[in-house]
Amino acid sequence: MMAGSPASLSGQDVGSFAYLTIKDRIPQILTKAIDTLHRHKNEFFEKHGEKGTEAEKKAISLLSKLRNELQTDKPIIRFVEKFVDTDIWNQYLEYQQSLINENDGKPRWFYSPWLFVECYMYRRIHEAIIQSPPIDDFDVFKESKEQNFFESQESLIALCTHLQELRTTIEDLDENQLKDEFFKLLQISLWGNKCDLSLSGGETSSQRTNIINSVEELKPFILVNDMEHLWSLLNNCKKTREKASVTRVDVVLDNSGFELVTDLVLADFLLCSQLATEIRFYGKTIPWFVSDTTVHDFNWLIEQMKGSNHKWMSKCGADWENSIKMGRWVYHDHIFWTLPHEFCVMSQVAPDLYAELQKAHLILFKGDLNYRKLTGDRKWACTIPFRQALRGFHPAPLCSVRTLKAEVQVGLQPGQAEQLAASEPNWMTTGKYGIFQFDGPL
Ligand SMILES: O=P(O)(O)OC[C@@]1(O)O[C@H](CO)[C@@H](O)[C@@H]1O
Ligand SMILES: [Mn+2]
Repeated sequence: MMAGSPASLSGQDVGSFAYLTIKDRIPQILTKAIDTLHRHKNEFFEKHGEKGTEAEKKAISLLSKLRNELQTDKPIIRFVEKFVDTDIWNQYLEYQQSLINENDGKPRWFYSPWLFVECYMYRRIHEAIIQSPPIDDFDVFKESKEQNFFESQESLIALCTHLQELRTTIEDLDENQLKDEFFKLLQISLWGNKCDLSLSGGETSSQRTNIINSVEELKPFILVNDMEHLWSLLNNCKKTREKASVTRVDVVLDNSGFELVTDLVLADFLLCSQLATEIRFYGKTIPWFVSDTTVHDFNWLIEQMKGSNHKWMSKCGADWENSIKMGRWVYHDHIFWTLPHEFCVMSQVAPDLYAELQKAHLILFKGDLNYRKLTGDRKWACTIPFRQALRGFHPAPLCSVRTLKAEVQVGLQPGQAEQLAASEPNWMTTGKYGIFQFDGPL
């Protein structure tokens, strides 16, 4: 770690959002996961017979043990089940141990960095499942991700209709009109990030209002607005690009369901406006933070759209399946995104992924967890520059597109944080405020 990184957010700070997440929300998420397994008992029996019933019992006992360790602040234990990242995880546990002097004992839930213990919790859920064949491919969060999609139908139809109408007129738009449409879809993708099930402790958080009409009224809640940088970067690429050359935008995805559709609508627009020629999506290899997108969620959602009885939704689904088939959209899986590491060490821990990101002209990082990893989930002063908090992580021009759900925020104006805190003490954790925070080859 470079000198001068402040301390990590952790459960040591009683009453902090990190503390309340570890104390209240994470056990709630575990309890919902156990309940989900209970509710699938018959399905497991129908599918696998006695072995299915035994597996369900084993997974539940493993998750109950995990919940007990967490609630009694037991030491964090090593992973035992063979998986592609088991050794990297156990190395990281050793690293966390090395940070603690001997009289402070072992890494623990209410002592170690919040980012580490929260990621560890989701990876332990995965271990419990892979230790319980034949239900070792079960996604305990699948139901809530699907429910989010189904409950957001009205907004999704409005969004798909908006995109299809835009596509018919896009050739006639002048640069300023194109910029306005770009900014509108960027903001819809930003506010789509409010729909996040781990913040709500797994309670439903679907999009019920028509998000397009609320873009204007939500503008004052954007605390850092670097959308102009995104426009000038991509519009310049478009104007200076040779005929056959590529402009690639990478989207590091966050939540499935409604948020994912806002990201795919934005990606569709980037291609048909020719602001980009290729989009690369990064999802999660294992079920993660309840609502995060896996490849199964990605494919399921496109299938659902294709099969919709609403013509514009099914048109979007068909177009998006085609974009994948034509290689204009590429879905990329990498285990790094479900490791606990801050992004400033990616070039050492996952050099192949870092090299891949370096090929992008712009990387959009969706959501709060990505922001926490970009900044290391540390106690930075709100006014330090975003570039400083990145601590050398500059694979390509990048932008965080994030609603605030954790007590870390940098790059604000002097006095801005104090002003917000005066009117809303919880401004950092309600998901009500958002940012477009850019770091480029300045
Ligand atoms: O990355 P996302 O989906 O925007 O948010 C992730 C999150 O919901 O999980 C943690 C709370 O449990 C916080 O980091 C944040 O609120
Ligand atoms: Mn998420």
